[in-house]
Amino acid sequence: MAGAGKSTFVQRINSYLHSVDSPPYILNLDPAVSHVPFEPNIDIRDTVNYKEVMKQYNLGPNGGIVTALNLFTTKFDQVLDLVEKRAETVSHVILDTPGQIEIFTWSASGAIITDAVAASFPTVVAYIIDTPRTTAPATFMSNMLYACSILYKTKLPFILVFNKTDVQPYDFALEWMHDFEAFQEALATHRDSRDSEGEPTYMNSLMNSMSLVLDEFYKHLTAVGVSSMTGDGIKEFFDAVEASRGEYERDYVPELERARAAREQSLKAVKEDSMNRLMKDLAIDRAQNPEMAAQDRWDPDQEEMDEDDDTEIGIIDRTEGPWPGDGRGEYIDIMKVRPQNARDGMGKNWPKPE
Ligand SMILES: Nc1nc2c(ncn2[C@@H]2O[C@H](COP(=O)(O)OP(=O)(O)OP(=O)(O)O)[C@@H](O)[C@H]2O)c(=O)[nH]1
Repeated sequence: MAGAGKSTFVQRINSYLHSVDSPPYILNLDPAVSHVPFEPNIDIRDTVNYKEVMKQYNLGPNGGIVTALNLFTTKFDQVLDLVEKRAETVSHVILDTPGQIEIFTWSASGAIITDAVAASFPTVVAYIIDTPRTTAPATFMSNMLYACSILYKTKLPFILVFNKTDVQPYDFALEWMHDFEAFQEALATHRDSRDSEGEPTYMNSLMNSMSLVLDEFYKHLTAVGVSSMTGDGIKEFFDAVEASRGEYERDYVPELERARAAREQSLKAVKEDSMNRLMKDLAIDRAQNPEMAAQDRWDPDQEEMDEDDDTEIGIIDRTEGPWPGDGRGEYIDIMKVRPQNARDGMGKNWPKPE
């Protein structure tokens, strides 16, 4: 939720973890953010120049963020390597995502990043809610539907973080989540709930029915109230994170293993099928054209010529050493890395999007 206080929240949990002598490892995945109130260990902005991406691909702000994220995702194995190197000494890794949640949740790169992280480490999603701006039943419900879509997409342990409780306590939200009738009553009494003839509006009836569906969803998540401004509730947030670790191991890992085994099985079947068909076609081809078949031999010299000479571009761990130029990282200005004779107009390592 844009403006919900996501960056302030990350800063707050960052300082809390520092105060208990357990500094986190932070990744900023928002290429468009102009200022972050914390020092990330890995920052997407060091790797992809969002403004140049917009210019190069002729994109608007949202398209620019998605494309920058896609480019960064092609290097995400390097990011995971850096995080894994720190896994022994760091107890928490924080990923701050772009503010427009649909960009991260519903983009291919968002899913790749989430799946890659969740396959390697116990992972929990924290969904930050602007509590003062969620007191109207319709806004509350649309927020819950968003959260619900993310929960079902990621299938990860999920914490609803009601932020800004210094301005607005979150007990109304807890009540609506636990008492279905209380929410319906709030819906019925809220202004705009009835049309000019005193009948419930279409929107009101729709929300009434949907609140039944959400009742099931509430069972699968934890809610905490925090103030990123004062630090209130942050300890309770970390208690919820700890509890989610157990949930991850109990529910997510077996599901992950099952999905992985099923994927491998179906991939193996597809590979075997294609290989059988290829061998059959090849045998027919060779029988029909013995002269061509005799010339069609593996040439070791050719293989040497074809070897890939792409230079690897490194992801930067800001905390590992001075930057740039120490050999560990390189700022990628996609304008400058364009090869002299590039026909596709893009940098040497970046794939061109569809
Ligand atoms: N009173 C109060 N204000 C808060 C709290 N958390 C954040 N804010 C304020 O809310 C505003 C938005 O905070 P940000 O952290 O920039 O929000 P964001 O979600 O990162 O914003 P985007 O980058 O637009 O997505 C700022 O003015 C913060 O000072 C809080 O707990 N209490």
